[in-house]
Amino acid sequence: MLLEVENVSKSFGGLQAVKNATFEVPEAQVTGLVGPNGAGKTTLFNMISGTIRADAGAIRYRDMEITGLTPQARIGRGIARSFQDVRLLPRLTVLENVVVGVQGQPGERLRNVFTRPRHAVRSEKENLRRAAECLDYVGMPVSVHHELAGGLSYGEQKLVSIARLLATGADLLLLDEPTSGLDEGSLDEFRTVLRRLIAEGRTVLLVEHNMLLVRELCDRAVFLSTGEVLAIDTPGRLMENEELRNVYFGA
Ligand SMILES: Nc1ncnc2c1ncn2[C@@H]1O[C@H](COP(=O)(O)OP(=O)(O)OP(=O)(O)O)[C@@H](O)[C@H]1O
Repeated sequence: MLLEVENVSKSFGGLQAVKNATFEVPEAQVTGLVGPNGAGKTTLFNMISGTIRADAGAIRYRDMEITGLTPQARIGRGIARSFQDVRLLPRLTVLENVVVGVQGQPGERLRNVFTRPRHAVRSEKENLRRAAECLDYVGMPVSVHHELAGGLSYGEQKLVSIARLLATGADLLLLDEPTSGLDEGSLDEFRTVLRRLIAEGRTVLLVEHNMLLVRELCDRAVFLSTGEVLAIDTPGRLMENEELRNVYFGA
């Protein structure tokens, strides 16, 4: 199993945001994480990527416990996440923003310290080449590589953030509402990129409110409500379940 979340809990003050959540993310599948607002989806994401610590429970990646690791160490092991708000560096160019992802790869910093300058230059070139490849993958034309990221449309910025994610070389991609705020055109582009990732056998954990997209893209989905896993099933079956529909739309 690529990722296992076992009895994970998290409270903020008196509010228990996640309660004993248990689920698995199988390799080369797309697993959805769905549920009404405030269900605890982002909190779970934060615990998997390491930006917040779980109060209890265990998170395992490739059979190794990662519960106490820093976010950087998790990226090093192959887990990368996107954020709901895009979080590009607006004053850096599009290409530079993606290079940041390449540089986050394991060993990168050590390599710069211990290798001779000539090697460092070569590695810088290699980083740029790889970043350009990732931008090409998400369909960003070369003509925008040297534009400031802050000048792009929201949809384009979201695509660049996916390129940055891919640049980390991660095996497990955690996508937090990647399509929120996108217009129809950008949504189509996004769908194409996601489909391509899926076809290549990447593993994705996807938080998404658009249930039609979840049904289209996810093999299975974990349904979360007020911090608890209520069901794990195919999106189709979850959507047919009247009780869950009431939880989702009644909330
Ligand atoms: N840092 C925090 N401090 C206090 N409460 C928090 C914090 N982060 C989240 N919460 C609360 O925990 C609960 C779960 O929030 P979370 O953002 O994980 O839900 P979500 O399922 O991602 O919601 P949405 O779909 O609206 O993004 C909510 O009640 C939220 O207000």
